[in-house]
Amino acid sequence: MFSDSTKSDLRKKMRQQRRSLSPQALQQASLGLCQQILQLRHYQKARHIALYWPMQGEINPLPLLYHLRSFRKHFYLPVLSGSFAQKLRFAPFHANSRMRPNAFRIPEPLVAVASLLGPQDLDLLILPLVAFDAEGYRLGMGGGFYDRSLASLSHRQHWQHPHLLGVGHAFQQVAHIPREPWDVPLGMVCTDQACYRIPL
Ligand SMILES: Nc1nc2c(c(=O)[nH]1)N(C=O)[C@@H](CNc1ccc(C(=O)N[C@@H](CCC(=O)O)C(=O)O)cc1)CN2
Ligand SMILES: Nc1ncnc2c1ncn2[C@@H]1O[C@H](COP(=O)(O)OP(=O)(O)OP(=O)(O)O)[C@@H](O)[C@H]1O
Repeated sequence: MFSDSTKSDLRKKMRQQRRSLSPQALQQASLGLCQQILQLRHYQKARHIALYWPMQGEINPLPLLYHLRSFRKHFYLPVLSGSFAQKLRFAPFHANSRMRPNAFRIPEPLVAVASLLGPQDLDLLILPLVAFDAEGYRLGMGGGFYDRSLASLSHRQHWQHPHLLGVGHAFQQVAHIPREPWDVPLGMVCTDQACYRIPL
């Protein structure tokens, strides 16, 4: 249905649809998402896991923090502030983290630079999606932050770390996302209703 839309039309449409969810619908979808993720073997095995702080109707992965099965895991959030060459780094995050808003007004943990991780240090990277397709191509907010941050890893012959899990609402799936040379495809997608492994 959206296959002929340009990226920016599709982004606008999906962001609008996301923002118009009721708080109840958003919460229900987010709990559904977390139930799906908890069943994934890649989640169960992962020790170092990056989440994101949700905004504007993005499905919320943070309930994972409070789940018993997440005891012993280490969680991180993406950090932009002071970042080098517009690449994301990942700050340790827990219930008592001190937070500050970044340039997009998204809260991020206020931590010493020395404690920031690169994506290669994570076992599982959970990415927010604006839209996605069945081949694992994603549309994000348009800043290119995740693609730039993963670019150096995608040249390796055997991609091992981190596993890339895109998450979103089921309605964000579309027939085809226009592809760019720098796109790094996802290994898995989870929605509030299901998880999909993307075949290589
Ligand atoms: N929750 C969340 N965190 C994230 C991302 C994301 O998509 N979602 N990112 C994924 O890459 C990175 C940040 N990228 C972003 C890119 C654009 C905008 C954005 O809202 N742009 C506004 C203009 C905001 C302003 O300038 O004040 C816009 O386009 O309307 C936000 C985050 C890292 N953290
Ligand atoms: N590996 C890269 N090297 C240089 N520039 C890049 C790279 N990846 C992305 N970019 C830049 O980022 C811009 C936005 O890319 P794109 O529209 O694919 O963002 P997106 O994937 O939707 O957003 P995000 O990754 O923030 O969720 C592009 O115009 C491109 O110039």
